[in-house]
Amino acid sequence: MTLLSFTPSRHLKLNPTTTFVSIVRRPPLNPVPSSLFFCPTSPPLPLHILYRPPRPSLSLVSAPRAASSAGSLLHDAGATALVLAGAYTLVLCFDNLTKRNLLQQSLSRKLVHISSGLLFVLSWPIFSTSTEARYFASVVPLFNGLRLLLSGLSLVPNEGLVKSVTREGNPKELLRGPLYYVLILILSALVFWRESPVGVISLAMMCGGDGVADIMGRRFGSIKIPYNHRKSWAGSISMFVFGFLISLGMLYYYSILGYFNLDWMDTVQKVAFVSLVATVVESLPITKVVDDNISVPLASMAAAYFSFSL
Ligand SMILES: C/C(=C\COP(=O)(O)O)CCC[C@H](C)CCC[C@H](C)CCCC(C)C
Ligand SMILES: Nc1ccn([C@@H]2O[C@H](COP(=O)(O)OP(=O)(O)O)[C@@H](O)[C@H]2O)c(=O)n1
Repeated sequence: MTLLSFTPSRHLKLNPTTTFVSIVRRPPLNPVPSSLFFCPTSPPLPLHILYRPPRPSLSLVSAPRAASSAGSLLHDAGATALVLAGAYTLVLCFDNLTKRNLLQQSLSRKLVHISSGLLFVLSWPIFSTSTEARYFASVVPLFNGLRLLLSGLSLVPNEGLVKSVTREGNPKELLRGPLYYVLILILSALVFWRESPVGVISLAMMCGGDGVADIMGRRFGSIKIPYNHRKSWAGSISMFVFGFLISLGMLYYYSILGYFNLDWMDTVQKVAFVSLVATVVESLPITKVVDDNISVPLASMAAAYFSFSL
């Protein structure tokens, strides 16, 4: 079965179960191949590969390979510990700032909303190139999701988490927006990882775009949107602009690290399209039915998957 995976393919390989196949032309000096890159010197590939390399059975693994896989496991375990510590420290810092009344609770929540997901995506390159790396990275949002669950159900009280991540200080709030948020982080890491622009762009929209929309909308949002008086033009324009710019910044970051080799003229147009879709979805009066932290990233994933598959 071919999983939906944008697994890098070092060379053209035919996997009996591969549905689509394309010639993956690796640019020189690209340390990490990607199945979704467009060499600037040639037209974008019309097709892309849904490819999962066959896993060698244990008996086929040679000693050097076993040693390198043990090294990757150690590498990823260390990276996971580091990013977990980063997440804990981030929430602790905002908790202290809120406790000392240096930061309003609503602003603290939004800054955690903006920074934690974006920092999580920025941390992905510190994990190894093994196929298991994405699972190690997903441990971080999974662990934080468990923290939110235990604290939200008041099984393990965590005043610092409640103060820095809720609007009114009600632990039950953790079970909605924040929990959906970390679930989307897990989904993006597992399905798209650092091999496809789709996950990176979707998280930039959810964390950067939606987060800034709230801050700008609360402050400058006097002119409301006709079909949703809870949202404003200032908030939505901020959502579009910051979602667009943060997405491009993230794609540039991954490009200079060699993960993507994008046709930037094409990419700017595609990211603008995704940002428009995310902005429209975020502006809709559907929050009572589906939380922004679900509707915005899922709509962004659909729009990005569609536009980057063309
Ligand atoms: C406040 C949050 C969501 C609420 O959004 P909204 O309802 O206001 O729209 C975000 C909650 C974040 C969570 C507590 C911590 C997540 C940490 C992350 C998985 C890893 C960060 C690692 C990095 C290196 C700091
Ligand atoms: N497009 C937007 C988004 C938010 N906002 C402002 O930000 C507040 C919170 O937005 P939200 O309901 O999306 O907040 P979260 O669900 O993202 O925490 C809204 O009540 C508005 O005051 C806005 O004016 N325009």
